[in-house]
Amino acid sequence: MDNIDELVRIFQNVGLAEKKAIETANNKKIGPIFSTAITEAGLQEGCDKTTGALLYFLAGKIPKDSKHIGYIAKKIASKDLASNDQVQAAVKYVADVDEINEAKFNEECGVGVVVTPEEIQAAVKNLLESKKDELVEKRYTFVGPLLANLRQQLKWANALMLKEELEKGVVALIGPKDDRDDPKKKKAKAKKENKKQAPAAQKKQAGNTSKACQLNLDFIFEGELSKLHQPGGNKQIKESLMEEHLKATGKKVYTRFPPEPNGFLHIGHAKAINVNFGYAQAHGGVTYLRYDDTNPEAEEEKYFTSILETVKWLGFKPWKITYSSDYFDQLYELAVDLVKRGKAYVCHCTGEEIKAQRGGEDKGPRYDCPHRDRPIEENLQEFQNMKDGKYKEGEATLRMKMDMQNPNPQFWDLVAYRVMYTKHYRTGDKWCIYPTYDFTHCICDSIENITHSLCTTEFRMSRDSYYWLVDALEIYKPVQWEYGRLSITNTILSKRKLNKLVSEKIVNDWDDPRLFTLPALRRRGFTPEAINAFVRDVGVTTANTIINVTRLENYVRDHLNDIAPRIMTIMDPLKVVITNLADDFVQEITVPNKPRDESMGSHKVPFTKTIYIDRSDFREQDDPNYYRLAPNKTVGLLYVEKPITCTEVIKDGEGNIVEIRAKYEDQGAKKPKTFIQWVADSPKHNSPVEIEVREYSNLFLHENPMDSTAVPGGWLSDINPNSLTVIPKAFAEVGIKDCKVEDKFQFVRVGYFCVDSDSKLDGDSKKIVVNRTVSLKEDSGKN
Ligand SMILES: Nc1ncnc2c1ncn2[C@@H]1O[C@H](COP(=O)(O)OP(=O)(O)OP(=O)(O)O)[C@@H](O)[C@H]1O
Ligand SMILES: NC(=O)CC[C@H](N)C(=O)O
Repeated sequence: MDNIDELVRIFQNVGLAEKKAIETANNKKIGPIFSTAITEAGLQEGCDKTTGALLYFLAGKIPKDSKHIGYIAKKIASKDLASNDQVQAAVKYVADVDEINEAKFNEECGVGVVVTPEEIQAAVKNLLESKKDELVEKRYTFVGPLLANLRQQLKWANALMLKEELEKGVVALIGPKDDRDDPKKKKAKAKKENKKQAPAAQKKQAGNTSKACQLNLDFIFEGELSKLHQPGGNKQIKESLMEEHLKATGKKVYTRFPPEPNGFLHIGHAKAINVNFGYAQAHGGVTYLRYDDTNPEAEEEKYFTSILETVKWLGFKPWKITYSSDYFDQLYELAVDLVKRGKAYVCHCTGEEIKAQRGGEDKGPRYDCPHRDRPIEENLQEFQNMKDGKYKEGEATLRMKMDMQNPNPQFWDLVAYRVMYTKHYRTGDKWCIYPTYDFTHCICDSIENITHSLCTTEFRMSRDSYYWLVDALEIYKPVQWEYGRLSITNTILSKRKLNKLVSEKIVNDWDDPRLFTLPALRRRGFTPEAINAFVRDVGVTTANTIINVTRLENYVRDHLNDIAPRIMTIMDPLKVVITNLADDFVQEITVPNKPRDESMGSHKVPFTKTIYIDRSDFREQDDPNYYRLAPNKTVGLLYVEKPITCTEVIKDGEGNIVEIRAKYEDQGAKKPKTFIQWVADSPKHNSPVEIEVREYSNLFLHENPMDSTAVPGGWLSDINPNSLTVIPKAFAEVGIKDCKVEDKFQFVRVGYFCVDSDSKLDGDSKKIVVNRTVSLKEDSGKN
């Protein structure tokens, strides 16, 4: 007890508040280290708060059995180490050495390096000058990357001073923060403006400047992702490895996006792409696109092509495009090296036997493979035999001598090479042995000098084997960090399952718009901006996230609201003859491409005696709350000067309404309560344009088709039989006639649509097919 009281007293002397001092004195981990540090620094009777805080920081960072605690504590007391960054560097330095070399220590920790306020000012000025345009465009979202850049340039500068100077410069250039810099306010404003929009687009509208889906890199500077190491901060088995690495990279961040070319990319990959490219971009680094092509059985050319096209479509440009297979020779040499080091052996167990050796909770204890202790020479010969085709598939594998005692199920004697007589898309028949993911991935990362190997959490358990292998080979060791997979409700994303949907013809192909592959979303009309903004806003944490599909739809709806020209279409046509107009009456009507935004322009449509309206906009039984067309009722036609009033309903022999007769209220009538869309029936003016409309709903009935409680029959039993509705003959106004594939429109009062690649847009037998991207959230024109 006395001892604790004494510790509390000392801790308070160096600046800890009483509560914190008591807490620390009782903390078995930090308490003793903190006490040692204070004693070694000779500061039991007190010091200034900054020194105390640095000692406390040291206590939280250094292992308790380090013999260098005193050395660093003294350096803190003498003010040689004056910032957390310096203490952190010191902890890192001493972790790697037995004896401290003072000169080297000082160099590594920036001892004596004084960064003057003038130097800081100059660096900020230069940076702002060179990045001015980007800053003006991205505003305050760009401050994070700028600060990261400065901190890399002036590693030992006072961080606070750096930040303050930068902020001063930013305000001088772009002014203080305003609504544009507050995402919540920006969204709220956009919402308010949408609400204000009149039910019919008839009203005069002011300019709309809101831009949905503006991208920023904030997500990189939030949460765990913001805490990853800086280049040079990852410990190596040999110091020279880091020196070579930094020389090769120029201290830049290197990341990679490594898809297996066994299918099309999906929305989950959009997250991976944004994380990897975004992380590098935010830190001034570069990103590889690396095809992870070690499984020739599943790989096809169309996948390679589609992956690159998709990455580019999303707006990312790989620094270099590589293939794991580029390194097959090197990988093989390293495998031989591993055997020579006594760390790999050739095994002849069957797959089943190998699995059994791993053991596991319900599978019994782990046990060694009988081939584990073969002599090195024999292993070398056998590996050569594998390579020379002397074994059939399944008869031999090369296994790494990892750890048969470790409880980690992904860290044991993993297979490095297997025999496979499959022609490789790139290397042809050259190899009959192929390296596994566990052998390949970390080595390729190492060869490419990747600083941050970012992947999803199912690889968390593979970290041990990743680090083991590069250390065993004494090659540069990147850092692996994992984030949660992204999933979307009412769909599945795994490429293997997508493949099944395609091969069983449940969907038409990988780009069937009901899927959430990126080519499918593209075809359906989703924009890269909306997809990128969505995955960034979802954020990057270690938790797997299942996001409701409606959230993704809201992003695309917002974006299309900004960019899609409006045209009028009729899904279920009902003919209206306006009896008081002449047979040859025609008036050119101007339709704004986007109400309230003149910059989007307008187009012209003919208004004639016969028009079509949507059957759903007419009701024979009127009621006082109904404002569209009904017998003797008046309704406005969008963009037409005067409204029409229904005067007669014509039916066929079976009582179906086939035509409406109406009167054009050119002599002035009461103002209509609502306006409906219409399309002229005038072959002379090429109106209407016939279109095929495809509407989609969820492909799976349940939110999580993989949930065996909700879906006991398995995910394939959960297919929604009504996921596709085709309207073979809808009518559009002439504004659509020159469309191209992928053009996007808002069909006024209906939804957002995109021209599909099944359309035939040239030649005589022209056919326009459109996909409904999303419906309009609110059918604000109705009622
Ligand atoms: N749903 C997802 N969310 C986030 N990242 C993902 C998702 N799926 C794959 N990734 C990441 O994308 C990168 C490329 O993955 P790869 O194409 O090899 O996918 P995969 O894991 O085999 O995908 P799938 O299981 O869907 O077939 C990897 O780093 C992987 O971790
Ligand atoms: N580490 C990773 O990113 C894994 C990528 C690898 N292509 C896979 O199998 O998913």
